[in-house]
Amino acid sequence: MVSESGENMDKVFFFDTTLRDGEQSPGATMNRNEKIRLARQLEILGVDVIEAGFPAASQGDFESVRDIAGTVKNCQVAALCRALPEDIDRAWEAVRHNPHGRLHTFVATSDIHMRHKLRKKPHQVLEMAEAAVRYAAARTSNVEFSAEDASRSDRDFLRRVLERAIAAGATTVNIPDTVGYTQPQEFAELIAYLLENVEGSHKVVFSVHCHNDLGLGTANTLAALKAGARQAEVTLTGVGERAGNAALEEVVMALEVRRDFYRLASGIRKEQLFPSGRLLSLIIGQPIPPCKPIIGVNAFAHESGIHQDGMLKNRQTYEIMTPQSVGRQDEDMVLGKHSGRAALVRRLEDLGYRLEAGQVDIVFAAMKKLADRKKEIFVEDLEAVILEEIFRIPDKYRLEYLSAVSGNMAIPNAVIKMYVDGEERVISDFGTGPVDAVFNTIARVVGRRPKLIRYAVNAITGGTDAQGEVTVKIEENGKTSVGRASDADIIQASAKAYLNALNRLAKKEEENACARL
Ligand SMILES: CC(=O)SCCNC(=O)CCNC(=O)[C@H](O)C(C)(C)COP(=O)(O)OP(=O)(O)OC[C@H]1O[C@@H](n2cnc3c(N)ncnc32)[C@H](O)[C@@H]1OP(=O)(O)O
Ligand SMILES: CC(C)C(=O)C(=O)O
Repeated sequence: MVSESGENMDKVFFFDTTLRDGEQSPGATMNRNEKIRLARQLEILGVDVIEAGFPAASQGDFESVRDIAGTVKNCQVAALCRALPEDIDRAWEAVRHNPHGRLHTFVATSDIHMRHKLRKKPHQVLEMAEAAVRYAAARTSNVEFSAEDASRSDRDFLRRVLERAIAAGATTVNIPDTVGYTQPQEFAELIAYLLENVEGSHKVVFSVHCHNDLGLGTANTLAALKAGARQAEVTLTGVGERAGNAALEEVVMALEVRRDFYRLASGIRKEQLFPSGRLLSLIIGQPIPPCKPIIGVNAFAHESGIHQDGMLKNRQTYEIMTPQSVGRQDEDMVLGKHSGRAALVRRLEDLGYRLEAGQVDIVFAAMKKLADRKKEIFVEDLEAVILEEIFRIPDKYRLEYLSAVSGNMAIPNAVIKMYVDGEERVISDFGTGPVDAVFNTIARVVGRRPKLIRYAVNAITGGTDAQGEVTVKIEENGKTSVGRASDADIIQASAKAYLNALNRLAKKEEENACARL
């Protein structure tokens, strides 16, 4: 592949599993519309493969994968399935309408997984792997096989499993560090060993999938790429099962900034990294930690005098990449009361949002309304508006009106008018403070009693007229849900975030009920 700098380099394929492994992260559940929205952004970002889900897991997962496979045209859509014919059939049914649908089947190869989880002998696992790949390859030539827990597997056994998978028709073989156990040098040696010793290794793409349990997901992925792997399985912001996966933006920028060392190219549009990470954060309601590389608010901030002095003299003293190269805009005021539609559309495009005309109208109206309450509108305000107005899931519970009273001479209380499945309800209740009163009232209206696990307020931007962004995590019957919302009034933002969490919970219940039918 010819890199952006005109050099001939090997290409690394980026396989994004935010919608599958990322969704396995507690609190990162997305509904179908949100997944489609994120898949479109991943397409714009330029990933090679989107792993859209695990269709055999539920009807909801199946439908999301099917709809993404039907929507996305410029990258491959993969579906994960166990080494079982019924799982493979379900996965194929979901991805076969994508021009490059991929079946991704897996089975564990470590002693501990085979003995205790699968309760199978190694020779049975060898047969399962081969049979599954053969079954998948009868449906498509785009088959990936993963040896789950590969990094804790016996090397020679792993080699034999991969050979059987390749002989049966796998075109990509993936070596996961499923529990984030391996160390960079050790993992590089494993990849080099497999590339050298697996018969047929030259016919397939070697892939890696690294978890972050010891904080080494990115380091192990890079070590494996240096050793010859050519597909990186990653997620936006590193979201994923337990401590997460290797972060897409970190691997991409390490390859870019240290091109001299890796000599590898990718098709990723780096200026889409920041908008992509922020979109995920908005959708799943999980704020990006300030120190997160590439996308955290502090990633390009220079606080101390010596650093600032160096930066003023030459930015390269403390900056190994520019914020603009990863799609960060300067955080000056973006829009105001007198801005027009053209400026809004331009700004939305800069941020990576491609909205339809009707959606632009909605955002424009909401922006004008906000501008009446708030002097300056920043990127974060605009994104909050987009989240509220465009990406919100269809609401079972919808707020119409809210009034809350508090102070040292009054018992805090709230009056709320809401719609529940379209039916109007008005109720009032008390609490220990205005937010508690609002949550108690909403809980009475909807007839539920979820436990509040987390409540956090952040000012989206500075100033006393800043929008408050509220994150709420609730739990009911062992199921958790996260809601996020913003408003210039934090009591309103709290109510909207609580309702967003309740709506997500209701959506999950609906999807589970469909899956049981
Ligand atoms: C490392 C990873 O991230 S793997 C992907 C993880 N993702 C998921 O698990 C998706 C969500 N999962 C689910 O919805 C459910 O677990 C389902 C629908 C897949 C299966 O549900 P159930 O049939 O109720 O099985 P359950 O989850 O209890 O147990 C898993 C079964 O699959 C078997 N299994 C696990 N991996 C594999 C595999 N790769 N190939 C074949 N069988 C497997 C287990 O041995 C166990 O079998 P057993 O019931 O005979 O002991
Ligand atoms: C199924 C595989 C790729 C996986 O997610 C893992 O091993 O972590």
